[in-house]
Amino acid sequence: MTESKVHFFAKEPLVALLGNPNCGKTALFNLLTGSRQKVANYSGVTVERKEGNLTLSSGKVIRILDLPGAYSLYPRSLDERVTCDVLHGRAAGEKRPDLVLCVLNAMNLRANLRLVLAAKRLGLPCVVVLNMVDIAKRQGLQIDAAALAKELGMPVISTVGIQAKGANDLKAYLADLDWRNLAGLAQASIDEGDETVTAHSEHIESDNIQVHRILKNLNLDHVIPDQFSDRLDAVLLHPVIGPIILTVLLFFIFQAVFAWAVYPMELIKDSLDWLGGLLTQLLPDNWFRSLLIDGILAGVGGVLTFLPQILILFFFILALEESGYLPRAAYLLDRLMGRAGLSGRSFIPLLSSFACAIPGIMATRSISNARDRLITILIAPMMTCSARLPVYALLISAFIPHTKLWFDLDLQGLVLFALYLAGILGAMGVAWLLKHFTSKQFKVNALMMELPSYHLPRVSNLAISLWQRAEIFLRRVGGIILLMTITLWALSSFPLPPEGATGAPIQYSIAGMLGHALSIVFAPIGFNWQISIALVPGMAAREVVVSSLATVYALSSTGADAASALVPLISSTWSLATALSLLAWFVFAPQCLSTIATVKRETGGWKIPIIMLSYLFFLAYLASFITYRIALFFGLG
Ligand SMILES: Nc1nc2c(ncn2[C@@H]2O[C@H](COP(=O)(O)OP(=O)(O)OP(=O)(O)O)[C@@H](O)[C@H]2O)c(=O)[nH]1
Ligand SMILES: [Mg+2]
Repeated sequence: MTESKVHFFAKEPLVALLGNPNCGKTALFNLLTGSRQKVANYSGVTVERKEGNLTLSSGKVIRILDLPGAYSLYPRSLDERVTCDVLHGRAAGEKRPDLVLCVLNAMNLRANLRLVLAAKRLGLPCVVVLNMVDIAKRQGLQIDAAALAKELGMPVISTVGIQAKGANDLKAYLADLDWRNLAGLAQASIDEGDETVTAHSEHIESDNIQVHRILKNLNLDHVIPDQFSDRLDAVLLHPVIGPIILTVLLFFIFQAVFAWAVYPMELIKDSLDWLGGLLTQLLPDNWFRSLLIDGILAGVGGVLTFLPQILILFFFILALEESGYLPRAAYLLDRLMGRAGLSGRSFIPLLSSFACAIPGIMATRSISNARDRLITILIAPMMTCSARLPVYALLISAFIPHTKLWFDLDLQGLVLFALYLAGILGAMGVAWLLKHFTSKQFKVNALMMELPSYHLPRVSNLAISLWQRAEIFLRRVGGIILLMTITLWALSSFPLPPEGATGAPIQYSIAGMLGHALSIVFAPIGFNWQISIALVPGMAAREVVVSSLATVYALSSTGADAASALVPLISSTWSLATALSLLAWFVFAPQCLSTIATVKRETGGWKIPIIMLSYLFFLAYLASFITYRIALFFGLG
């Protein structure tokens, strides 16, 4: 039986942004709608449709859809399919667009115009948006928009996606449009909805001839080399120098995460200590004071201290994303990844997973090969997400001395680098194993990836994106982390200890009992009952492990400065073997619940998330066991 649904579509006109990847659709979408969707200098940034509203100067409201970039209307990957489904009116709960804005990168007309010709065949009203005219002008490329409009038989409007007023002409055009009668902008429909290979290949040749003719008529058929990018690439993509620069760069980032964060972290810690002291003085010693100080201040405050480190890491990730270096790094690592059975295509989804596995897993939609995509999803949680950074940073500050090594290298930064590397190597190992299990005639396709021009990241954009990151983190701190901390505080405080009990009250609480039970499972890898408790709420979000440890230990001690006392407390009560084992655990530890939900949604069932959970648990346990036993062997117990 087929399901029948009735959709009630909004009455406002729907306008879709269509274009090749990285031509600036999202930048324009943000300008038109005032949204803040992710813009970055590589292909495949947008992987789902996003909607926003634009109020025209006439007062009319139109709905705008940002779509994933597409090379053709014959979809080869999931993100391209999203775009095609919208254009053909097959997207769930969405009507067919009333108008298509075909966005062109002025610097790459040859490839971009082919998509315009394909869009024409859709039979939908179409307007061409010539974006990046600022770069074209700078490079001395003269594009006659009126002549292009005549060649294409469609209106052409120039825009600059990165300037505040860059879409004003487009807005003015949309305001003057007769929205009740758009049919004049539509071309005769030739093969609406025909996505077959034959139909596609029939058009390729005729489109190529037509594009060639248009460019010749516009006197644009000569290629203008991007000298700046070419010169930089001669060094950055050099077979020997390139990988060295990449390694040094990554090294530098991890050093900076520790070195630059020292003062802001101190500041946050001092403020929290001051607040803790103040509350202790002001409030009577009761359960409410315990909730505020041992629960919220110790737990949530403990996580908050790591904000500077997270922002420093994001500063570098964002700057790299905007500069255009990322696809180059993918190119440099392609051969290496090929050995593990992955293609360079997986690089960007995996790199995004350093921020959080969720956008990383979403980004795999741009991988056309289904098997490659699945393997990338399976290994993405091993990339160290930013939520794990506080856990690493806590353990490193407690157990790794702040020693300077050669070239002023800091041992703490080096250990952090090693932990990230361990995750990457683990992921490559699993990918290699999966390659042997999944297919006998395995073949890695050569990497076909566009190398965008280099851009100097704009400081204002960087600042806004960093602010957004801080907001996301603070929302987590004030949301899930606060909630889990209060829950854990309650579970650790009640029931109250029996009359005449001698141990710390937490020992008699629900959490205490649960921790003791769990520590039977975790004792062989050196985890005590406090760590065992913290791992459970840590499933909700990794940072919760830090806040949980802080709460559990704060409840076991009596100090006003509980928020900052965690480092000396754990460094004096845990053995180095335990700390190393916990670090090893977190390199592989099963992903958080929201990642599991994303994997379920993206793979369409419970099978993959369950496989993922089990193998990560097994790996984490194994890694911790080996680490713990080796550390004991060397007398670090
Ligand atoms: N100089 C210049 N840069 C632009 C312009 N429009 C966009 N950009 C930059 O081009 C890059 C790509 O922009 P996006 O908006 O992410 O491109 P997209 O078409 O949405 O890309 P996908 O989502 O991957 O399909 C970013 O680095 C933008 O800052 C423009 O008009 N001029
Ligand atoms: Mg985009």
